[in-house]
Amino acid sequence: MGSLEASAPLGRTTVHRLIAEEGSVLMPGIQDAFSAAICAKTGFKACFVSGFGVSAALLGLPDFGLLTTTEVVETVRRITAAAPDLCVVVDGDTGGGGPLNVQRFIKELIAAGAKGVFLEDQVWPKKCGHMRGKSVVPAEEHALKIAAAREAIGDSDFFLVARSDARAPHGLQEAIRRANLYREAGADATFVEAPANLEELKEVVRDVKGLRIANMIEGGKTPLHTPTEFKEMGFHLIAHSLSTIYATTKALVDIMKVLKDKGTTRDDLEKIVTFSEFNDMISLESWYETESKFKNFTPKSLES
Ligand SMILES: C[C@](O)(C(=O)O)[C@H](CC(=O)O)C(=O)O
Ligand SMILES: [Mg+2]
Repeated sequence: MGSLEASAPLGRTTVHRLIAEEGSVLMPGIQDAFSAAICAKTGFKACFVSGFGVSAALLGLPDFGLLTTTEVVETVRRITAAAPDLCVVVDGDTGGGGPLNVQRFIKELIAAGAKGVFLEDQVWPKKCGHMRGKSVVPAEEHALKIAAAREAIGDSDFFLVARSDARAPHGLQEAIRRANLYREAGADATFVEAPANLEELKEVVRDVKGLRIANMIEGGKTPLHTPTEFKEMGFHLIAHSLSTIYATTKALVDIMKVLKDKGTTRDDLEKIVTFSEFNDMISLESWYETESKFKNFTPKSLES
């Protein structure tokens, strides 16, 4: 990596601070402004903007390399506006091209209020990490993107995660080798995607240096664990990437079926929130307060 080699200064970002406070930070996956707002209201400090979830919610498409970086940045802007206190970490897929595209993408994410990104070493168009048919670019090519991202971050409060998808095509040891290489190139933390069992998770902890990420996918390849279990094992950031899009899907399917079968929800009201529960979730009262502040406002010169 020559002169591009950089080491990430420790402890200077919001994500570093949360890791120091909690040991292992759970980030629910979210996909839009409303799921972000609910995440914050529930008391979470961080969230993960899932590419899988955004592809589904925004486009109605699978996580198959169809989502563009422009669409991701626009979504992130809405998310940070809706949940300004949430630490928003974004799935950046492969970063939108080569090192220069990565730099532009990173700067736009920072301007959009994000606090971190995941960048993965798949060939574009990528696939969801738990789908078949993945391939990866040469490790050096991704290391360059990580170095470029590090340079674009500069002094910003922004956490860089390098992900390797090499486990499926080349085996766990190659994914581990890559994670360590990406760390040398400037990643704050690394994410070996889709370890297949507890032994593989432990191998990642043993062989990957620095801060580590685990990703919990219901029905995916990696066994589900709690943040406390992960903390003991040696993982620092836990993404629960798809729980909310899966729950949303179930709720949508259920209520659509009720409407299709019965034409009314009157016997199934327990399946949905009430008008007032919804208004709480969307912070309606704060808008009434703002409205009343301006209702009787008269500029001084017009006062009689
Ligand atoms: C984390 C992930 O990148 C995402 O987009 O949420 C996906 C989720 C999944 O595979 O189910 C991934 O792991 O590729
Ligand atoms: Mg993804």
